[in-house]
Amino acid sequence: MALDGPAERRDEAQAAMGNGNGVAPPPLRPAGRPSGAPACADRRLRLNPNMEHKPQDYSDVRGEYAPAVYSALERHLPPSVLDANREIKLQLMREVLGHYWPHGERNKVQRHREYRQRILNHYKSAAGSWYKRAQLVGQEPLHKELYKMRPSSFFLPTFLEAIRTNTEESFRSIMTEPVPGVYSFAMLQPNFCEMLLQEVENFEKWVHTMKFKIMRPNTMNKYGAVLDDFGLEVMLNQFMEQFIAPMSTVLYPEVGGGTLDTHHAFVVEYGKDRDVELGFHVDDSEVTLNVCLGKQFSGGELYFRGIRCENHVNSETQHEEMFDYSHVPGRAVLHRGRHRHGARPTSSGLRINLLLWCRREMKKYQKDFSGWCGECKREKKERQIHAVKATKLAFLRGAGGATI
Ligand SMILES: O=C(O)CCC(=O)C(=O)O
Ligand SMILES: [Fe+2]
Repeated sequence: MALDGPAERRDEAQAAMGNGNGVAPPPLRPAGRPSGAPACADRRLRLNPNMEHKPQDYSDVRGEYAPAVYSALERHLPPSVLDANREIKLQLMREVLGHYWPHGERNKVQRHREYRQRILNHYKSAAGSWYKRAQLVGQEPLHKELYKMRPSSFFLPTFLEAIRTNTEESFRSIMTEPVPGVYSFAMLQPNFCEMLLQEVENFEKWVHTMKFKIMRPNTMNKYGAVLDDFGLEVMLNQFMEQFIAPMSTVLYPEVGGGTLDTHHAFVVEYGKDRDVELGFHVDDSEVTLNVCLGKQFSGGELYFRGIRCENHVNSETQHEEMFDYSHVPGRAVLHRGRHRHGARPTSSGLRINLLLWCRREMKKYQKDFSGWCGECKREKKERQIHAVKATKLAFLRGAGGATI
């Protein structure tokens, strides 16, 4: 019953901002000495972290790794470097982490970083310190209020109340769960959706005027934009940490829903002169939030086909795993990245959705998938049934033998 062809893995188009799923990092290697670092005999990382050491704050460090990675790695630095200044430690850690990437990947990340910086230098976010510097050449964001988290103007009161209460019961009270692991709930204020749509349009017009080549959100879309690229990254990180993580902590603990630390945020655009549909795929995320922003459209339903690990990504769909969802503006769908899905053709109008791929950069490579992969679970059940049958048979044979 696998009706949809092989499920593609949906990646970011231009740059993987961290280790891709399932790629085990090479072991830590000693790094070369950063210029200006104190000369010391032993420059090797400590195998065991120094838990008494309080790492510095790296929350302002943007780019290839999440700030949490630097804080964790600092505890592994050689004792002689621990008290060096922050820049020296940061430089050393960047060199260490540099060994983790294949060369091509590093170039891609570098190119993406330059691309984002070029945009940020011109398209001025209300929150940036480069705001004044760029005033003459750039374009104002249309809605500066979007660049700072303002919960009461972004979210519906029902949603905010559930998050404030912060219990599984309060989350479930505003949600439906039509198939296991897919949740739907009313989330965003209509005015926020409208403002975000206008901001994206403003950004795209500006890109067009500047004749910039825009990087699309990922490998499967020709339209849409990465929100993190034009100044919304900080706000969207708070969006994830304060408003998605509380839910994913209780709903998806087995895929690291409690330790999300990076995100990739973008909008996708479907309709005439845009993308039409989206093929069968899994996301490059632990947890995905998908919210329809508008406008008016027909079609574009999401279809779900069960959760699968890497080994079973193309295995058959069971009947009870099939589910179709019709988008409603302001309403969110929350699912695991590994929940196979696609989007049917948007047959008229224009549909724009906000996607937040939430990830765990500090991923522990999970070997036991049997807890969440639908096919692993089915195989395990089959093995158990088989074992029970074999035991019964052996018992009956034994009993039969005794009566003869
Ligand atoms: O169009 C949609 O709603 C689905 C989008 C999606 O699954 C994705 O961007 O990964
Ligand atoms: Fe997706």
